[in-house]
Amino acid sequence: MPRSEAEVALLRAASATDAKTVEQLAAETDLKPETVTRAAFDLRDDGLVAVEETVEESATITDEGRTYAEEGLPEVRLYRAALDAGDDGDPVEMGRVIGASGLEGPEVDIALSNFARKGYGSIDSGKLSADPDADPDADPDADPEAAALAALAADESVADDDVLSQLDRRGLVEVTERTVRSVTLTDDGVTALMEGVEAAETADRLTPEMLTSGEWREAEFSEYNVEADAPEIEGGRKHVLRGMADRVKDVLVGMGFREMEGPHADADFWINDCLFMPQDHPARTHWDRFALDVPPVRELPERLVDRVEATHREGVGEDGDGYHSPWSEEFARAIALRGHTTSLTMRYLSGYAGADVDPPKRYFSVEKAYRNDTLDATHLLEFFQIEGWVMAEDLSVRDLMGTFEEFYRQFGITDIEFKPHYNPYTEPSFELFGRHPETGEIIEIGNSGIFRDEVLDTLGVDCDVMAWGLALERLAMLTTGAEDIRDLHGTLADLEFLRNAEVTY
Ligand SMILES: N[C@@H](Cc1ccccc1)C(=O)O
Repeated sequence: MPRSEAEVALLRAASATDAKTVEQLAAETDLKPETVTRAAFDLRDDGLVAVEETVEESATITDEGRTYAEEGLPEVRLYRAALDAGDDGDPVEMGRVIGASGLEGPEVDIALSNFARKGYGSIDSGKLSADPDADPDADPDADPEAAALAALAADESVADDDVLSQLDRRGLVEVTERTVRSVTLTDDGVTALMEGVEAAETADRLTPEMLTSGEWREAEFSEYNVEADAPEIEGGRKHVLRGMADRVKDVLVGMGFREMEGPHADADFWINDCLFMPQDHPARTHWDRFALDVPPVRELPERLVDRVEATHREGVGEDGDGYHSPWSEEFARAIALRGHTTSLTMRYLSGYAGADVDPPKRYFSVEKAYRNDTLDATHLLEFFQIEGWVMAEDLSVRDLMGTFEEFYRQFGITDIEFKPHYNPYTEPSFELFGRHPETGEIIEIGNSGIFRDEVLDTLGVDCDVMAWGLALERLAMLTTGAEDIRDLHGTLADLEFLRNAEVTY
């Protein structure tokens, strides 16, 4: 029977007496390992070779492991310091030994626990004694973990599985498993070789060239082998945050909301003034705000600008009170990147966006907002805000809480917490919190409230409006278990995480 070229090459390279690994055979035949594997499986199915599989563990040293390979394991350093300080085994004050060892921060705990585990001595009422004779297996001068780290640091392999798994547990090495396949010729294989095997050229794919030339008519195609190792292909995929945003939009549309849209760079008028945010509010200073060096906005609804100014100066209603501080139209017209998407809510509620706003109405957006925050595990300079509002007669805090409960339940989150809060534009206001599934920490996930008369009367809305801004990234942290927002996007994004994370709901 004609065999593929790879199979013939493999039969010739394989031996009946020495098992050869797929990698060795690939090198000898100049074929790719996956081609050799596939050929080996096909030959095995016809009884011409035997394929033996073993799982091989290989270890690579981590950064922490490398540090210890250079500076010594913390427990060994502690032991030496104790020996020096205590005249070969006398108990010494723990603080003194630690000081002399030069160990710092978390290394101290690491040293103490491993010192005890390895029986390098004892710790008793604040004193530490190095006792190399206590345990016959304890020998800091020939510590097997230190020896293994040194070998790995020098790119040598380590055979002792127990030591490797201990180092793995300590996070000093990373152990990965892979399947090693070795091939030997069977008796039938030897016979076939002696009788002479014939190579038929088989095609492993149909190409446009084969189609145009008509060559496909004669071609012999290799069979599929679903067991063959194939190279890993990492295709493009939707980013977790995009997946999350799409899902949020679906959920909100399902809850009867319509989507708002509007500019990322906007007049401070829409971003802040309409919201009764005093012009000297800290969020409006150059510390927090990304001002743009562009000419101010010319088009603003004149009557609304006048009403907003009046509200800032005098407040609204009989007992109303304003800020009694300067209000500058020039500042209101200055353009900045929006620090929240509540600018869209203002455009819509005022009627300026052109949408019909007779109650009842529900609107949302899932759009970017920009803040000059300090980057950390829960803050980025830009983030997606899930903005939303409901306009109806007689809304209460129960409606607000119920809406959030319903919304978050769609993502499997049933334990949100509320904390009273202050916003210049809502009363009452609530911050929302959720529990991180991995760390158990309570993290802030949003801000909300019922708009004050200073906002609604000024905009000309004469019923209740409850509204919120929720952080999409925080929601993604809760649903994917990501612990650092910087893993999700930005220059430090964790590609491995992005490749594998799933948007679950
Ligand atoms: N703008 C608020 C969220 C919010 C919107 C609407 C009403 C109340 C709160 C924020 O960014 O935190």
